[in-house]
Amino acid sequence: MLRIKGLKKSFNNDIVLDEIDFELRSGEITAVMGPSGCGKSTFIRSINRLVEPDDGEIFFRDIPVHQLTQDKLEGVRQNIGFVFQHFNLIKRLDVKQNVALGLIKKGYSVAEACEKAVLALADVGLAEMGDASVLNLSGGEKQRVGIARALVLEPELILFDEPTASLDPILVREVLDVLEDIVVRKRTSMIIVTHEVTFARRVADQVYFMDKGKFVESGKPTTVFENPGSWIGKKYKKIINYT
Ligand SMILES: Nc1ncnc2c1ncn2[C@@H]1O[C@H](COP(=O)(O)OP(=O)(O)OP(=O)(O)O)[C@@H](O)[C@H]1O
Repeated sequence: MLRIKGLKKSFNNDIVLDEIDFELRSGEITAVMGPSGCGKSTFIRSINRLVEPDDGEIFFRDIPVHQLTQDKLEGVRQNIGFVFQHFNLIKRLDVKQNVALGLIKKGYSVAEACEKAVLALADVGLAEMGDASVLNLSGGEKQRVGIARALVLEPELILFDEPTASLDPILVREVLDVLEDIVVRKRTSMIIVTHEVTFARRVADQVYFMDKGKFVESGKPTTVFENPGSWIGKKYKKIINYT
């Protein structure tokens, strides 16, 4: 469903993505892992062009995303959900309105959108919180709203940019449990940038390790964590053995 070839991005002459190739099959959950600053966020943000790549091809369901004009790109983004590290909720809207907004933009009536929003909130365990102000939520709850906002559009692909990076360990657990439950129940295709080794090992179908703007190893979790070929895989194996 997603094919990326030769993806390149530099910031201030520093190469951040160095001719990256990547593939995702329908229904697959892929974790992207690697050291801080290696380019993971830039990679995932390039897929729906929140970051504009310098070069390369991105085909989503055979649509050449890299060539789309801005208005056509908006149409494709309706089908590719995005969950941000820092939630990106709209503070003046309540929880339900934050989730419903994408549907209203898509042409749903406010009543229909709010009805669907409540169902999506139930999916992340926040059915009772629709009328709450987002200002009063914990970080874990904010991220669960962020996930509901992506789910409500029923996208074919959801991109997660380090969804637990802003959270303390207890809230990390809360969000990962919700994510794992959604993976099991919905089987929506997902790419998840994460530092959570145990989660990736348990949930992902494929894992890609990135270093200095390149993927240096990829494969099934059982292979890349238990019999790694890259230095990154060997580090993660040590972490797994330690925990
Ligand atoms: N908009 C930008 N302008 C300039 N440099 C940037 C920009 N975005 C990212 N970078 C740089 O690109 C490099 C890769 O950043 P990126 O956020 O993609 O890494 P990452 O692997 O996601 O890191 P982390 O795990 O710490 O979030 C870093 O050196 C970062 O400073």
